[in-house]
Amino acid sequence: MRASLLQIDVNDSESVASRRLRVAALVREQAGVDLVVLPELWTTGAFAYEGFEAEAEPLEGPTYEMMAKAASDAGVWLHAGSIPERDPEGALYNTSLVFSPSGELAASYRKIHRFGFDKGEAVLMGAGAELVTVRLPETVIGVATCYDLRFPELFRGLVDAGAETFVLPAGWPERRRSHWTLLAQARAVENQAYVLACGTAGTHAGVPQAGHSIVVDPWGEVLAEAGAGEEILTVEFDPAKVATTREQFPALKDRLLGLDTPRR
Ligand SMILES: O=C(O)CCC(=O)C(=O)O
Repeated sequence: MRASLLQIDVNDSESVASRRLRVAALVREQAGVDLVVLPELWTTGAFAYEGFEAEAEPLEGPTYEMMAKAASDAGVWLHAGSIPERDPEGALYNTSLVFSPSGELAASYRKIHRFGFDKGEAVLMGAGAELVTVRLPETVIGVATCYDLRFPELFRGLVDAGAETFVLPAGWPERRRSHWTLLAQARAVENQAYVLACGTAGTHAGVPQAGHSIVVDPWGEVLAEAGAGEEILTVEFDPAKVATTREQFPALKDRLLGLDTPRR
């Protein structure tokens, strides 16, 4: 299976409309791979909080339209990263969109863990409540977004729902890059699953981004890692390695169920 992670430079000098066009063209150029992945909130920037209100769109808004078309033009599965979604009641969510190669919406996922503690996304956006998996011909993907990477129980939930490959769009800041790499490898090792984590490059809203999109195999080996700038990271991986790793080193079978802490 071949996947391309598009590590987009998200900066304040490019308009959202131009970036949409530019990214759609980049997606089209990936014809021939199986899966294309975009970062979190690449229209506005994950830290451009004022932009959330200004650029919020309905689920089937301009980004949806353009990405559905780009996926079908390229004939690829497209995890189109996330958008600031405004629901019919006016609430905002950080919502990921996954399209099939015919341009149909295969799934949407509202980010469960919102970042910012008592400001930013955590106060401006609502929290998702549902785990999302999508069956591709080669693998079952489990979807998570950026800060979700810090919450291993979410990934265990996705494994229980059948996930073999985690796809994680992000807008991770440079100042915590060491956590990004460490946590991507940890989620892969503990769940014996692939991790495809696609971040942004550049600086927006004064926050330099980590870049360094990364693909980790079920043994924790880094198959590919981007640099700091805009980059297309294309990687070939064998989805069957999830099953062989889980068979040959069956640690997941030793889980003691029932130890989860109650939800607050
Ligand atoms: O957890 C982190 O360090 C970064 C998370 C983040 O930037 C986000 O979720 O948007």
